Amino acid sequence: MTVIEHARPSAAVLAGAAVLALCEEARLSPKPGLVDGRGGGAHDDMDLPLMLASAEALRPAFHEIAQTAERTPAGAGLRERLGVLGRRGERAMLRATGGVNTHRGALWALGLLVAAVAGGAAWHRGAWDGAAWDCGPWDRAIWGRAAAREAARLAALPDRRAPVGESSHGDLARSRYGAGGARREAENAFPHVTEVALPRLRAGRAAGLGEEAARLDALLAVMSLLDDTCVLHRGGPDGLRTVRSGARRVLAEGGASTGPGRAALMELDDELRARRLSPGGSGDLLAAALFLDMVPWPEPAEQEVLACRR
Ligand SMILES: CC(C)(COP(=O)(O)OP(=O)(O)OC[C@H]1O[C@@H](n2cnc3c(N)ncnc32)[C@H](O)[C@@H]1O)[C@@H](O)C(=O)NCCC(=O)NCCS
Ligand SMILES: Nc1ncnc2c1ncn2[C@@H]1O[C@H](COP(=O)(O)OP(=O)(O)OP(=O)(O)O)[C@@H](O)[C@H]1O
Repeated sequence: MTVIEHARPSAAVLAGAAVLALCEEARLSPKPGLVDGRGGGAHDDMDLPLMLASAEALRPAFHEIAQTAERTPAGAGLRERLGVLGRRGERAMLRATGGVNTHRGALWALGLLVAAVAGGAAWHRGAWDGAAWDCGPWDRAIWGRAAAREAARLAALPDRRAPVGESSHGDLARSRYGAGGARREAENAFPHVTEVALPRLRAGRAAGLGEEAARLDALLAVMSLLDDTCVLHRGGPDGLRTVRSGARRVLAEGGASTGPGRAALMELDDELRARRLSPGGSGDLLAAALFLDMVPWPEPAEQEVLACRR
């Protein structure tokens, strides 16, 4: 098998991209129910400065995650190290925010993706199991999917050092409503990132939308489909229906760049804030999409073309 390794970005570059993705997600406005420059959305204990401080506090965790993934073969040992670093990152976040959970889900998704991109497999085209895609140069969508598949393999490995007996909001939503939540999204290779948010973001840009509207439409596309345990925990299945149908309606009205779409978005924002429904999982996955969009993948012209495998 031919294996081609491309130059990988450094741990500092990857940590910088993860922090920037979190900051850009937080600054994006107006996001329905989420923290942005206008305020805390459905959260009465968060605002934009807190989100930005939290993102910065996670930089050392992302840096260590990338360095560890660079030098540790992908396997159970790496998964356990990532668990330790992820939990240490959560503690740093809580210290920076005075105990507020600003980025737990985002650290999980971005931590796994940073590890996948920093580790070798996503950059070894021939070693990756996507045989059907082995010929011709890869575009950014394929590189992103390769990284998400690698992150999924890490997420599916057992973490023998994970604390037992602690029950999260996600656990409650999973047992009560059968939702998969953040863990299943990762184990399924982040389909709402690679098949929903990124295609929508690129389609918006290609259609000439401004960057802000393209990102808002990508967020709404995720909100219209995701089983978000954040929403389920606070609003149950009825809350989840409200979030999904509201997001669908904004898109059906033309999306964030149109007058009717913007009016529907502001109505949805009012409703989510009034009912304290926070689509936090969708915010996390938009940040994950922005991160994959920032990775300096090799341009098609730089790629050596592999012989097709039959
Ligand atoms: C898997 C995690 C997110 C815990 O999940 P759980 O659902 O039990 O927790 P909790 O309810 O506190 O938070 C889940 C968060 O995920 C986000 N989320 C909710 N639903 C979804 C969804 N369908 N898809 C993606 N994200 C979602 C929301 O932001 C939510 O707040 C994670 O915190 C964890 O296990 N961390 C341990 C450290 C670790 O192993 N890290 C490795 C990589 S750094
Ligand atoms: N812009 C954003 N605004 C709010 N939350 C966001 C944003 N972006 C991502 N999130 C995600 O939403 C989650 C918010 O957490 P959640 O609402 O479950 O808080 P909690 O404190 O655990 O729950 P609760 O407030 O219901 O007690 C975070 O884990 C974070 O990753």
